[in-house]
Amino acid sequence: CRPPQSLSFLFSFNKTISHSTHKRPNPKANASASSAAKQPMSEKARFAKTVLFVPPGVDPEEVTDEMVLPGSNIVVGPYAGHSQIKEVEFVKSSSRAKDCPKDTRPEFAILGRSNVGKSSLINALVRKKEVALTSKKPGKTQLINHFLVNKSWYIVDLPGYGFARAPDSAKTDWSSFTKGYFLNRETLVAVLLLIDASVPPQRIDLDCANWLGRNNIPMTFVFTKCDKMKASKGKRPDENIRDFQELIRENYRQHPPWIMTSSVTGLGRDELLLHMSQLRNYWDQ
Ligand SMILES: Nc1nc2c(ncn2[C@@H]2O[C@H](COP(=O)(O)OP(=O)(O)OP(=O)(O)O)[C@@H](O)[C@H]2O)c(=O)[nH]1
Ligand SMILES: [Mg+2]
Repeated sequence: CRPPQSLSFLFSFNKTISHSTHKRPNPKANASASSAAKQPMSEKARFAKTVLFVPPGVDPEEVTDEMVLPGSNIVVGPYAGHSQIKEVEFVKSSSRAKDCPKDTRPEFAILGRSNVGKSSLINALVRKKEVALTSKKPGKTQLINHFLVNKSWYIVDLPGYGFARAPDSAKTDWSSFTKGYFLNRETLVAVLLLIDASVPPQRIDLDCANWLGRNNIPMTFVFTKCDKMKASKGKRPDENIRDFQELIRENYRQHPPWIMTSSVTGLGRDELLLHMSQLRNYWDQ
């Protein structure tokens, strides 16, 4: 069992691969690169290529386009393995970090603003409608909910932050409550920080990401509601995501892994599970 920051080197020191310096050993990829060079790369492609997450066991020089999960900056490496969820059981709700299950199995924490789609994402990942609701107790937001997956790892549902009606009190509770969990949970592999892609970047999400970053807690940005592509007002999800990335880039030398998802269409579901499998298997070895 490793300390909670064990994977943090991946998130701090993985090399940046820019489109222009990236070597492609694959001749097919070279051909597409040269044809792409004739045409200006699309804004979206340039955005997707800016910074990749290169997992353990992958030489950054060997990365090809095919190794990058669609709708993400995540490279798939040799630790990726069985990722489908066969069974999930609710284990317990804890009101303090020290009440969490005493266990050596790895876990992923789901974090994000209230209404960002945490419960929906959990239900989409496990392909059940009611899973994340089984522990939902109205009015009790200060609970850490452990779900055991395939008897081998946990998904942990955390209270949402940034409640519209009580922002100050929710913020205070959140920080004191989560500090204990994030800083002391030895089996925490990574935090999935959910960001609503249908709205512009929110200060509270950036603050949260920065807090995790400062404390060397590995995180993956999971952009939710990416199906909301019609922009009647405001920007499209891909534009909001790009804006968010730009703000994050100011504070991070390397960009953490990120992925686009939709609980409505299932976008990113299998890709996210594969990403989680490679983090978990590396942590577990
Ligand atoms: N279009 C769309 N709507 C979504 C998606 N995910 C969640 N929603 C909607 O967003 C609302 C909030 O979703 P929840 O999953 O309850 O959000 P939550 O983060 O668990 O919220 P709290 O439990 O209040 O912290 C619901 O109306 C969902 O139907 C998505 O991927 N696309
Ligand atoms: Mg919820």
